[in-house]
Amino acid sequence: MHKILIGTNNRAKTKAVEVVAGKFYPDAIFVNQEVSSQVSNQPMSNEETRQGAINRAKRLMQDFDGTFGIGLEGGVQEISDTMYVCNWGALATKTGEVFTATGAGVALPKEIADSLKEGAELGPIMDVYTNKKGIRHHEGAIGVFTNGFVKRSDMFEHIMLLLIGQYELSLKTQNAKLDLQE
Ligand SMILES: O=P(O)(O)OP(=O)(O)OP(=O)(O)OC[C@H]1O[C@@H](n2cnc3c(O)ncnc32)[C@H](O)[C@@H]1O
Ligand SMILES: [Mg+2]
Repeated sequence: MHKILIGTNNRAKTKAVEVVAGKFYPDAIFVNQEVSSQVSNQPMSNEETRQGAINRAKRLMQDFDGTFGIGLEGGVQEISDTMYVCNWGALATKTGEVFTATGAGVALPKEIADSLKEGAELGPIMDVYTNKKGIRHHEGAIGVFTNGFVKRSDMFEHIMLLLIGQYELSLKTQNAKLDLQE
């Protein structure tokens, strides 16, 4: 049986983990544990966002018991005067392995980029921009700026496939090595 630790209570992230992991491991149980990312509340680079995902996943495996821990982190990064959302995921195992993957990015309007540079967080900015509450739990900025075509949970689902794919491949490789030794 798989016990899968999720390092957040965010609903878009949780949905993505449950949908994808639930497909591969129908008997899985999911446990949400809010853990610190140990990076800024609003990561401003690919590096920082990736580190936040890794920190969450590792922290889960240090503090709790599970088959693996999933850290998902959202951030932004500026490339040639355009601010993009960036997203990372990490899967940490009991044995200390950490798999990482990045997700889709989409450009943000200049006024949002300016607010971010002034120190505001994307979550609250998006709520003001859309006049809705909790966008970060639902379609997210990526949904708002893609006409709803790719929602935040869809994007994290893709990251989850990338993570579980790498994890399953590593298990296969380990099993193949064991077979050779026998
Ligand atoms: O509870 P946690 O897991 O921390 O979930 P979160 O929504 O705060 O997500 P992150 O910490 O990973 O993201 C960092 C910040 O960027 C915001 N953010 C990132 N991607 C977003 C998106 O697609 N839509 C709205 N806000 C987003 C988010 O609300 C935070 O203010
Ligand atoms: Mg957060």
